[in-house]
Amino acid sequence: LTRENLQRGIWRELEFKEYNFNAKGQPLECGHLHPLLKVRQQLKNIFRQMGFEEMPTNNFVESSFWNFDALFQPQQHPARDAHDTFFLQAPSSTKELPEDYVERVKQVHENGGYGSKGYGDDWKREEANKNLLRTHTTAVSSRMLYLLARKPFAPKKYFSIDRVFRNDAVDRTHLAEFHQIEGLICDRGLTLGDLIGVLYDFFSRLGMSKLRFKPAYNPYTEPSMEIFSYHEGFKKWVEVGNSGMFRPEMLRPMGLPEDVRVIAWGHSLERPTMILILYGVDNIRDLFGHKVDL
Ligand SMILES: COC[C@@H]1[C@H](c2ccc(C#Cc3ccccc3)cc2)[C@@H]2CN(C(=O)Nc3ccc(OC4CC4)cc3)C[C@@H](O)[C@@H](O)CN12
Repeated sequence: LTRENLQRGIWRELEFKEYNFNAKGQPLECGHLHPLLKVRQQLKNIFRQMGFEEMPTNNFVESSFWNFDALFQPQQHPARDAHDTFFLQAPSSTKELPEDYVERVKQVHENGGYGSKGYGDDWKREEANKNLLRTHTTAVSSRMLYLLARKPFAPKKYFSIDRVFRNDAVDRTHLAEFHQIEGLICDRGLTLGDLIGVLYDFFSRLGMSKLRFKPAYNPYTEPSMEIFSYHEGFKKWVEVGNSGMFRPEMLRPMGLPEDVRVIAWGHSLERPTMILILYGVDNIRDLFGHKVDL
């Protein structure tokens, strides 16, 4: 069947086999889950085995209110600057916020309360209205805890794994976005010991049973701890995440009962993926770029 013969219409004399519509397609002999999605599935399984429910993270756009103010993060905090945060031009501001709750957040920022002195700054509503690309999935945690506070109290374990956006300088090891993992437990009378215990349980399921904790600072947790794990492969301690207890200035304005505590921790997906699966990839762009052969 040459091109010339075909053009001359020789195919009219040929006999073609009947189409067999029941034929199976050719088996695909290759195909890989993207490494990040593979590790994401592993982490989801671990959280589910530990009784955690997944939070709805299907909104990359968030208001500064839920991303910062509800977390008692001061409006002058450098992380809220356009150097670190992607603000939206359109729609530049959010319309609907729960007004009574916003009022309590304004109060706790300006005058404190619940034993706190507050920041004594004049808190601006237009600042809280600014839309942005969420800088952490802790914004989703604040939304979920607020919803929890509006029902008769029941303990909850939540987790989130999704993309977050930072206006960082992009280089070999930093992208403007990464996947954040966050776990939280909300219950009466939880202590730092419970947080340490759940971190041992969680990280041991990732093969990291030797942990160390270092005091740290987050605007929305007190106390806070950086988490380190001894990596047998590298024969050294690696930072594997951050954690803490959400502050009363965050939880009480939501309306959670006074004896309710929330312990939480977070880490990224890219770092464990680089270490767990690819064990040597040193350029994060290999994960987001072309397919990587496992
Ligand atoms: C802007 O960068 C932040 C990101 C990211 C991170 C850090 C903190 C949180 C958090 C939090 C938090 C704290 C309190 C309450 C709620 C959430 C989330 C992500 C990782 C957190 N880190 C990180 O993931 N490291 C890591 C995690 C797992 C791991 O597993 C391997 C199998 C052995 C290895 C390494 C630590 C560093 O990579 C750090 O340099 C980079 N961090």
